[in-house]
Amino acid sequence: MNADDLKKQAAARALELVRPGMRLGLGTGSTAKHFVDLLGAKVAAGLSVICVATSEATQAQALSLGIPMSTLDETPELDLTVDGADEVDPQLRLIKGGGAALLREKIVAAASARMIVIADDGKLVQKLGRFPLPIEVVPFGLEATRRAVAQAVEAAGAAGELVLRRRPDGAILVTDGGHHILDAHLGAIERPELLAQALNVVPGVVEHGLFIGLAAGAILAGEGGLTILGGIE
Ligand SMILES: O=C[C@H](O)[C@H](O)[C@H](O)COP(=O)(O)O
Repeated sequence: MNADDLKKQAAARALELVRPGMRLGLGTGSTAKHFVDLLGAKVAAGLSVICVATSEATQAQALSLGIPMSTLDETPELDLTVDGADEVDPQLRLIKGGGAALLREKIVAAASARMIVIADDGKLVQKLGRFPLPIEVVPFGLEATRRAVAQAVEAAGAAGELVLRRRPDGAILVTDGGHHILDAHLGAIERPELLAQALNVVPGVVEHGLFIGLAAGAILAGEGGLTILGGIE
């Protein structure tokens, strides 16, 4: 079974959590895309839900499938968000933002009664940080912000290169919110909470990809079947 089949299995299990009338947050990325596809088929078959997307890409996908879409302004409280992750640790702390959607993903997750992560089990790590940590920053003052981020990272006991993310064509990546991303290559993050707090107070940092205390559960698909972390029901 390839990684994409595993992602689809995790998405299919998450679909079982959806009940008629639910207000759903729809994640971003290749795993969340499977969930949206499967949800679209259910909606076509008569399921009634209302959804909020975490990115323009997911919004376009959901609309193309005929899924009823709303916004957090119209629907500020959600029942369930299903989203992927770049890393998950056993305490359900996450790194997200590999697809540059971390800001809206975190806002939507925070507005949800439950966030459930779906992923292949290769995303499960004992310590976060092998995946570079995305840090979303405003374009104004980028170099000053980069230096302040480096100091915050150091103060939190971590270290590593901060790389401005570019698109495949070489242009600087611009997020859905009009910001840039610094990818922090930190290796093992010993104290994720401390790092999150340090980054939260850097002027110019809009958001970072450490999701702590947001995920209620995770569905991780592997060759041996599904691994469930936390509570998913
Ligand atoms: O910004 C993107 C998101 O955080 C994604 O959910 C994350 O990168 C995982 O994506 P994928 O399912 O494609 O591995």
